[in-house]
Amino acid sequence: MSIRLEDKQRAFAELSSIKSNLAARGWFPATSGNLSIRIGEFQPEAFTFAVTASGKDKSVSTPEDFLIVNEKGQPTDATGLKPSAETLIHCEIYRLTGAGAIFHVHTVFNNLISELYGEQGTIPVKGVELIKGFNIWEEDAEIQIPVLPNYAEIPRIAELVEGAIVPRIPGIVLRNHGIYAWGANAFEAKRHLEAFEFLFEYVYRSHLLHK
Ligand SMILES: CSC[C@@H](O)[C@@H](O)C(=O)COP(=O)(O)O
Ligand SMILES: [Zn+2]
Repeated sequence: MSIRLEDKQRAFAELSSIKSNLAARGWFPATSGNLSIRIGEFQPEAFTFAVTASGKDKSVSTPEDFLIVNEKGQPTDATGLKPSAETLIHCEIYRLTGAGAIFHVHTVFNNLISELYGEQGTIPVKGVELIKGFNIWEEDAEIQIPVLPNYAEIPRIAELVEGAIVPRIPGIVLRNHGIYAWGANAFEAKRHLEAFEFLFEYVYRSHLLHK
């Protein structure tokens, strides 16, 4: 599948703008985090996306921040850049959901809450307005956000993604690691990410309050 130059440039520009925005909140400490936006047509067995290069300081912008990979996470063009070490997780989320963008960040709140509920495997959230950020509109809604173990080998995590995805919850948490949030496009993925982070902080503080 060949990618039009203008589509690639648009995806890179959009990733760059979101990267700066999330970096300003301190959501990429110590080079952590990765972002991707899908480009062009989607078939579960054939798709392409722009992804952050591995190990970069995500709080600065350079001409070497992003590259294009295929559904196996392999670069589509000759490049010296290495795709994110966690590209396989993006591949699996795209394959299963057909999403348009996936954003991954490490924050203190998503780490703390993942540890609190890691053993039980889901983070319960009930009756908080920002659940509507996921397009869930029922009153006093209750959701369960999936938590996966943080294995050292990314393929081992990737193979658990299919069993963990819950249709109406656009995210997965890795225990003591961070969140992957996705959406139909970058706007939606960012809204979902912000809603998750708000809810994690809420649940964590609420836990302390009621101790
Ligand atoms: C430097 S800690 C973070 C990494 O181990 C990893 O979890 C991460 O999110 C960033 O990896 P990257 O390969 O830069 O996409
Ligand atoms: Zn990570």
